Amino acid sequence: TRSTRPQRMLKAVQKNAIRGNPESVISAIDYFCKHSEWAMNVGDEKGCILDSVVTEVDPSTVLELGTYCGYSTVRIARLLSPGTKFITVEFNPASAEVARKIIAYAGLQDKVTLVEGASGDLIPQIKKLYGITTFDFIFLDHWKDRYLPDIKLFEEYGLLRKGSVLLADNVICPGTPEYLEYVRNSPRYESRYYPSHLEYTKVEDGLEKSLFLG
Ligand SMILES: O=C(NC/C=C/[C@H]1O[C@@H](Sc2ccncc2)[C@H](O)[C@@H]1O)c1cc([N+](=O)[O-])cc(O)c1O
Ligand SMILES: [Mg+2]
Repeated sequence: TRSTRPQRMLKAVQKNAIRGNPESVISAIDYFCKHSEWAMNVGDEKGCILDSVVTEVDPSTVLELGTYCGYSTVRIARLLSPGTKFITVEFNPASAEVARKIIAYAGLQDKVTLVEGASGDLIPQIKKLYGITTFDFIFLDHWKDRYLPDIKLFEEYGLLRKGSVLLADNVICPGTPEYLEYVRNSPRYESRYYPSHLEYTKVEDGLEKSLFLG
């Protein structure tokens, strides 16, 4: 049967990237998405903003929701200090399988724990299952209607500390209006919008960075 887009993306990584070289994996995926098939990775333009926020926070604990093929997982993991705990959550087993192979091809498999499941089911169990108290950095890039319920779960289960940083993709396109309204109006967050474009296009999109104030 016909291959899937994630499988074709993995093939492009195996063909064009250098094993153990995260930069070449990132470049190979961006090339594939620009010249072969668009895919919903955060991309190079928003990816640079993601890089700068991760570098600024220099987190000891990281959570990513929405692994997809592992592009942003590789972008984040390549910047982390040794010993950092990084959990990424993916719902679709086929995507998770491709992501594991792409993360391993980049040589970053020891830095990442990929968990298959839905964020709503996992967040309440994270402390128990992974011995995490709070997250220093959270990247939201999964189902857009899950951003708001999941940030409320972070609060409810005490997974944020004063200074935790949340970075949300696609706050303009496809858009996460309820989430934006919440973080921009809640006295418990200080939010800032980073204007950019939808990956590999000229369509307006951007990232919202929200600092938890405790
Ligand atoms: O829909 C988008 N992203 C949803 C991503 C969803 C990813 O996360 C899980 S869902 C999940 C994972 C974990 N927990 C619960 C659910 C899916 O299996 C997929 O791998 C999207 C769409 C566009 N676009 O232009 O249409 C652009 C983007 O940058 C996007 O991120
Ligand atoms: Mg996205």
